[in-house]
Amino acid sequence: MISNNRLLLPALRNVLQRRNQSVVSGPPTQHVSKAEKAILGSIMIASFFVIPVWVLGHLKEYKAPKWRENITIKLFMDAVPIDERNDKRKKARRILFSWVHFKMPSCRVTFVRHGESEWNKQNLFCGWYDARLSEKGEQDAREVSAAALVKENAQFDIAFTSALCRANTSLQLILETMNSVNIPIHSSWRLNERHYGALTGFNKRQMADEYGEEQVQTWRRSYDVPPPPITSENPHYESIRTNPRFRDVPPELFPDSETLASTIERVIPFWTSEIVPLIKSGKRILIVAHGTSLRGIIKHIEGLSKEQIMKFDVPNSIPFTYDFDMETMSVIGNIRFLADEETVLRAMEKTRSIGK
Ligand SMILES: O=C(O)[C@H](O)COP(=O)(O)O
Repeated sequence: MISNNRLLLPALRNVLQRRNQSVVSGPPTQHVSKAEKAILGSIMIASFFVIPVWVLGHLKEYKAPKWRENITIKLFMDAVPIDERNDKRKKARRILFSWVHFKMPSCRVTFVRHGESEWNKQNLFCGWYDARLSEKGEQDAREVSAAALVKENAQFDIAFTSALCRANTSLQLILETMNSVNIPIHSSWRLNERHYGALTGFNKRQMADEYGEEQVQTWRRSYDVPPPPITSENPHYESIRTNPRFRDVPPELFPDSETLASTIERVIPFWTSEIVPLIKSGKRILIVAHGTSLRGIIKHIEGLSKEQIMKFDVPNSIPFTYDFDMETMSVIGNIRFLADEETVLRAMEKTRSIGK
């Protein structure tokens, strides 16, 4: 036992000494100056923070490409009167809101304004007249609307459209191109274009030459100045009144002329009672409708003022989306057009202009 200890102890001491030697550092062989220490130290600290700070700073772009933010700002800068532009608080609240919602369960709704109609092509006031799509309108439904949705990998559970054939055909062509013809489709007159009253069938340019551009733009874009009501003297009165597609319109609600304000009065109850419950249940919805009914919905979703929505134009055929928090129905982020900024702005300008 004793002899064993004699043999083991020195060996053990040796091992411990060697181990200690490997962990205890010796005196520095190279001198590191204070400046070098400071520089290396700050590089080390910075490298800890650089990735998390970059991610936080670009959080919004994880949900949307940068141009989306830009285009929304541009659209609103165009739409918002100069004295309201300084309301930075609203914007800050919105950004904060989208950060808070980053991980919330959300549901996307996709909107498309129908493609060019035969009457758009001829630059005629159309409203409730049931104009068909032009060849270009049909082509754009496939090659602009559906193509953008396919590229986005969009899938839909249900679709809504108006009672007018230009929106119905656009939707049909989009779904055919996307191989999604089996989803349920609901058509409602409540999503119709605003009724253009006595202007129906008249050329927009000729009316501007006769009554002045200001008057025509007031009829087209004012919030609540109605065009004169249509009467039986208008050659299209009968075809509108007797269109079987409008059989569900209660007689007391059948309009003779509409403004954006009165269109909103029929669209928003439909949005709230028929569409919102489906968004809340997580259904992926496609809505193909018209310039004025979509502007009404955008005003409602965005909480825009009359002045703001009057300056906002919805381009034909380019899909756009909104994401909603499924519980609170508040919008997450901004409107997102599925096309590049230049194309969208050009198309908006075309919609706005009175034409030649
Ligand atoms: O009904 C129409 O004439 C158009 O669909 C919308 O025209 P607007 O851009 O002149 O309102």
